[in-house]
Amino acid sequence: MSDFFVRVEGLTYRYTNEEVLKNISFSVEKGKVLSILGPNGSGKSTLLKIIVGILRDYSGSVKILDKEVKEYSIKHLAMIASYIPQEFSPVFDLKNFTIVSFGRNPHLSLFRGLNKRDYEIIEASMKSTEVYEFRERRCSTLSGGEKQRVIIAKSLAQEGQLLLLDEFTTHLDPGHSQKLLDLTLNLIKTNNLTAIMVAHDVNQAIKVSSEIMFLKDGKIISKGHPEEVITEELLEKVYGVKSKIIKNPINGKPLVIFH
Ligand SMILES: Nc1ncnc2c1ncn2[C@@H]1O[C@H](COP(=O)(O)OP(=O)(O)OP(=O)(O)O)[C@@H](O)[C@H]1O
Repeated sequence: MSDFFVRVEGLTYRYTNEEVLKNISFSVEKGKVLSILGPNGSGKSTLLKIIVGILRDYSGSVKILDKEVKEYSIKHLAMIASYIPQEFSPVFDLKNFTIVSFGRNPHLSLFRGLNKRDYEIIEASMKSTEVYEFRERRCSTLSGGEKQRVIIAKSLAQEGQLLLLDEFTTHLDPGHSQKLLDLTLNLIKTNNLTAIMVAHDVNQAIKVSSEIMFLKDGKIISKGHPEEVITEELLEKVYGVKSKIIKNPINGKPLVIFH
């Protein structure tokens, strides 16, 4: 078995006639955090949806743990990968405990409902994301940031080893965004998870990522360690705007200031 958790080779995807992803190849090692950046419409969310098995009519190869995504059952894939969307709005206004308990569904069967261990996992997930106090409340009564923490608790209860995060802090204020990001990174480290994050905040991506990958018009423009790939030329090529890169006085990493 290879050291790669996710391996994409020659991936092409089209919703209609036009190709949204054009023959892209990359891989993510176990325990690493890859951030995917790029302009609106460059194919970032589409890529995540393919990796998590929502879009299966792709051509090329997308493997998780050396097995083609298309060949996994939805249930088996859900045991491995947790998808956290930009915004979480459940169809029914359920209690938060119930929502988090759905994370255990891939592990249940017709003959096995929630057992003591499942309840322990749900409780621990809610405690580590600091939403246990909201367990009896309905989801609609929570703030945006609290809701996102509930969906992360559900993902943790799922016990997947791969987190796929789609701009999951976009709607949060800087305080909540920072706190949720720190919490998620801590969980990734503690549980040795692998993560792929779609992001727009370049500086946040520099701070949290093992690697950054830039997509534009469905193609990979650059991929590598943040310090290596982030240049003023590259940012202008990707986003069409000028920037200045200075040294971040807090962590010594590159800090991008857009003109
Ligand atoms: N269901 C769909 N049917 C047809 N076209 C779609 C569909 N979903 C996305 N697209 C198109 O595919 C392209 C890539 O969309 P995608 O959502 O992957 O981009 P993105 O990089 O995540 O964008 P953003 O930064 O705006 O979230 C866009 O041109 C979009 O209009």
